[in-house]
Amino acid sequence: MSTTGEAGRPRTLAALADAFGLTLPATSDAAGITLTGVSLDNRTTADGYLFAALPGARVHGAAFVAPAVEAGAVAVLTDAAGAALIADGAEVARTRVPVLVADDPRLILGDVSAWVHHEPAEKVRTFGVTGTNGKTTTTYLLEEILSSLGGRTGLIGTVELKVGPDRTPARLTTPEAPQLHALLTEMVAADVDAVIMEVSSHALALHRVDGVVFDVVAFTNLTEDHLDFHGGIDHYFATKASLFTPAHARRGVVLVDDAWGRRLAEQAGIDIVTVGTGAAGRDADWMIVINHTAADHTDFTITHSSGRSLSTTVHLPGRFNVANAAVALVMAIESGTTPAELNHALPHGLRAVVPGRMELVANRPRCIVDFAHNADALRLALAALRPSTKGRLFVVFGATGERDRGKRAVMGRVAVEHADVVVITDDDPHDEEASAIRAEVMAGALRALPAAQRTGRAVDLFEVAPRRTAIHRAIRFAGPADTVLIAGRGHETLQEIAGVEYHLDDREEVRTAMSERSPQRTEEP
Ligand SMILES: CC(=O)N[C@H]1[C@@H](OP(=O)(O)OP(=O)(O)OC[C@H]2O[C@@H](n3ccc(=O)[nH]c3=O)[C@H](O)[C@@H]2O)O[C@H](CO)[C@@H](O)[C@@H]1O[C@H](C)C(=O)N[C@@H](C)C(=O)N[C@H](CCC(=O)O)C(=O)O
Ligand SMILES: Nc1ncnc2c1ncn2[C@@H]1O[C@H](COP(=O)(O)OP(=O)(O)OP(=O)(O)O)[C@@H](O)[C@H]1O
Repeated sequence: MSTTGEAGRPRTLAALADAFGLTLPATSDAAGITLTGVSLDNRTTADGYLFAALPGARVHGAAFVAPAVEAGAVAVLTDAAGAALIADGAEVARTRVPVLVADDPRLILGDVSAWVHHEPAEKVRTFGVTGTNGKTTTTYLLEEILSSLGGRTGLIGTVELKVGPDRTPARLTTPEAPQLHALLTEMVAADVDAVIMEVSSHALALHRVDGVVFDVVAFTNLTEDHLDFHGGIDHYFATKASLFTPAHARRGVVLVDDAWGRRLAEQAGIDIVTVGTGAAGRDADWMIVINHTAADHTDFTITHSSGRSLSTTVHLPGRFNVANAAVALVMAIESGTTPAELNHALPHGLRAVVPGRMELVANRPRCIVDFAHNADALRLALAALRPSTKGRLFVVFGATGERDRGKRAVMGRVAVEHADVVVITDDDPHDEEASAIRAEVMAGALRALPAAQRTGRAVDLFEVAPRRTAIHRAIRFAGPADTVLIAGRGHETLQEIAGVEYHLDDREEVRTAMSERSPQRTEEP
């Protein structure tokens, strides 16, 4: 990846050491070395790169210095432990490239990457969205808004990386800093003028977005998720909140529909505007009022405390998508657009299709594929579909292996509380025994069953594996007036079982099952 851009000269290693207070090894002829990029993985290292050898959960990156040098690395940035490993082991690498040592290289990696690439984030408008749920959807809606205003947009998130018309599937929600700054450089070169990205809490904790000061950031909500990584909800919240500080952002938009949003609004370290629905909207800067809800769209108005307002439509089911749309609209307004301009640019409202997010894949029965993979998202997705479901509401879902065990039983309970036919199946078991995960989800479902029955609701509960079979059976069993929600995997196309990845695309399975479905036949899953 070229890094010179219009800013001109490549950065030298000597200047890097000077800028970041690092010591160049006296013996190396480092002064003449120029840098073309940065990488923290030998598999993404190219000619002229600085290889950041970081300590990891599984292995120290210093173990990969030799292959990184083979791939073209001209210098290494590491910590003391990494330097010791390099001195002990990779003799070839040690003698061929200079090694710079920092106390905690991850803490400077974002700024180093930005510096090597001539601060690309300063050359575009940057928008960042954080929150447990709604990041992907909000970024797609904001992308639609900014492009309809004439902007040339770039998108970085869970589903894909988009630079103009070019799309690449994403590996992480938020890329590591070296890749992020390289991508921003590519976007600047492609004349992108607005970059919209998802900022995960992992990214904030791991300093992946360091070196970017976003023009506008937004917070959607916080619910229990990723607690295995964060250790507890307070740490999870504090990590999200760190985006709302001058080191990361200039202005913020905070959805105050939950208590975490209200807490963030009180403690944000930057200028923010708040957005709220119903009672939460009365004290907010922008109040959301829903005017009309249909199966596939909602008409709503956002009104500022000054009286300015905007009425539009979001063509995605679910009230939470109104909140996502409102956040995206207010982010655009915070970046200098007016409600009148937005009205003019969006004559038919917001029509973005978000891959695997409340995506309508078939009708009769209506089949929706959604990424809901925690209890709260599952509850909201089912609640969103209930009013427009004339028949029974089915849900096919599982829980991921190796993380957040606590949410499994809660997802089982939520499914029983909100659906009429519950089909528990596999998600991504990873290296865990799939049947054991299903059993934990089932235990939560079974515990909730008596309460559902006491209210007179008949809930059919099934365990079906593998996932493909579960989707096919649910669709065969459903009647034309029923709705089948296939939750948890959204746009994903690979399922990992015991270390092996298999192709599995829920949307594809729905289409196949629909084509095989006999209109008269219904049978039990
Ligand atoms: C917890 C976490 O985020 N871990 C990330 C971290 O792993 P690690 O430091 O433990 O890496 P490691 O495997 O021990 O390797 C150590 C070092 O050696 C390097 N290496 C390793 C192997 C090799 O062959 N060559 C090589 O150079 C690695 O790049 C790394 O720098 O650094 C790796 C290198 O960038 C990441 O790939 C890895 O993300 C893993 C894949 C991951 O799954 N992260 C998820 C949890 C994540 O970040 N998710 C959030 C979204 C969450 C959500 O909202 O759903 C995201 O933003 O994507
Ligand atoms: N504002 C919201 N509040 C609650 N749930 C939401 C909201 N927006 C979307 N959801 C639900 O969460 C699921 C994931 O949505 P989306 O992909 O937009 O969020 P995300 O934050 O990007 O998630 P992830 O980080 O896991 O990729 C959706 O499929 C939907 O079920």
